[in-house]
Amino acid sequence: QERTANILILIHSDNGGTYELAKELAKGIETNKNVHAVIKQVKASSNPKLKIIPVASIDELANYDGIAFGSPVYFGNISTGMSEFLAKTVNLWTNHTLEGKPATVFMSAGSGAGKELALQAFWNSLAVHGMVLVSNGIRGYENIDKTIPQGNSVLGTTSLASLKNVERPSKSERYLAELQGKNFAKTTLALKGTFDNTEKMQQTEKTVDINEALKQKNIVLPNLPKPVGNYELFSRSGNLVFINQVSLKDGKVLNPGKVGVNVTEEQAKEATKQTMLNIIAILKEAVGGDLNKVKKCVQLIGVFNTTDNYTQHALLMNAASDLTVEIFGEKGKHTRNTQGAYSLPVGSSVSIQAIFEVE
Ligand SMILES: Cc1cc2nc3c(=O)[nH]c(=O)nc-3n(C[C@H](O)[C@H](O)[C@H](O)COP(=O)(O)O)c2cc1C
Repeated sequence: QERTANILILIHSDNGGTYELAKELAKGIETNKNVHAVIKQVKASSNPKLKIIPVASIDELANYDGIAFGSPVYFGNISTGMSEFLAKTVNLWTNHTLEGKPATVFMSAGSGAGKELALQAFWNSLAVHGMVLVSNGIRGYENIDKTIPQGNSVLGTTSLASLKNVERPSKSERYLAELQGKNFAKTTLALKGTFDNTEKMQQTEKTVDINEALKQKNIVLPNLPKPVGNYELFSRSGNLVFINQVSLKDGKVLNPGKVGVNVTEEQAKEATKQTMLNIIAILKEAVGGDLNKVKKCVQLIGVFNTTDNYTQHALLMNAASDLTVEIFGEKGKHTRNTQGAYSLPVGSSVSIQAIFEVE
C-alpha cells in the first residue's frame, strides 16, 4: 500500500499576505500526489478574503502528520493571534503529542525588519513541543530575482509585503513558498510513522495530575460558598457525590436576573461558569482536596431563569460542560439536562445540579 500523509497549514493572517504564501505552500505540498494539505486559521477572521478559512481546534493538531505554521511578523516576533493559539497548547505539550512531528514556518512581513528573529521565535515554541523543524536552507536561491529585495531566509519563506514596487508576495517569494511546501511534503512522508505517540499519550493520560493541570490552565477555584439554608454543600452516597449550586461569587450573586430581560446570554454564560467553578470547589472538598480522585462527571442539570419563549438553554449550559471537560478531560464527559424556570433562588440566573463518581 502507498504511503500517504496529511499536512495542516495553520495560519494567522490580518491582511491576507500570510494566506497567499499558505496557498503556495499547499500547491507545493500537493505536487506530491500522496500528500494532502489543508489550510486552517487560528481564529475566525472578519476579513472577507479570510472568512472562508476554517478555524482549527487545538486538539486536531494531533491528527496531522506534519504542520506548517504561518503568521505575520509582529515586532520581530510571531503575531499575537498565533501566540495566543500556541499558548493554548499546554495539554498537547505535557502529553508529548507533537513530539517528532515535522514542522516548518513561513511569515508575511512588512519591510522585513526582524524577519529572521520572528522565524526564529516561531522555532523556539515549536522546539519546546519537540517538533522536527524543517528549514529551507538556500534551496531555490539561484532561481530568484535578486534585482529586488526578497523574503528568502534559511529558516523559512517570508514575503516583504510593504515593499510594493512589485505585487507581493513576489513571484520569487511564491516560488520559494511552493518549494518549501514540496520539501516539507517529502520530509513529512518520510517521517510518517516514526513518531507514533499513541502509547506514550495513553500512559500520560493516566498520570495527568488534575490539580497541576488546573494551575497550568490558570483556573482558580473559588472559596467554598456558605449554605443559605438547612442543607449540606455536598452529599456523598457510596461512590457518588451530589452537589447543587447557584452563581454565588464572593458572597454575592453574579449577573442575577432573567435571561432576555436584564441578563444577556454572555452574562448568563459567565454566571454558569461561576456556578460550575463553585461546584468543582465543593467537589474538591468532597474528595479531601485531591481532584485526581474524581472518576467521572456522571450528570449535570442546568436550570436557567428565562422568558417563556427562550430556547437556547443548551448554549448557555455549554459554559459549564466545556469547563468540566477542560478540567477532567475524558472523565469530564457527562449526560445533561437543561430547563427554563420562572424564578430561581437568590435571584441567580442559573442553578446547576451535578453528580460525580469518585474513588
Ligand atoms: C503590531 C504589528 C507589528 C509589526 N511588526 C513588524 C516587524 O517587526 N517587521 C516587519 O517587517 N513587519 C511588521 N509588521 C507588518 C506585518 O508583518 C505585515 O503587515 C504583514 O504582511 C501582515 O501579514 P498578513 O497580510 O498575513 O496579515 C507589523 C504589523 C503589526 C500589525
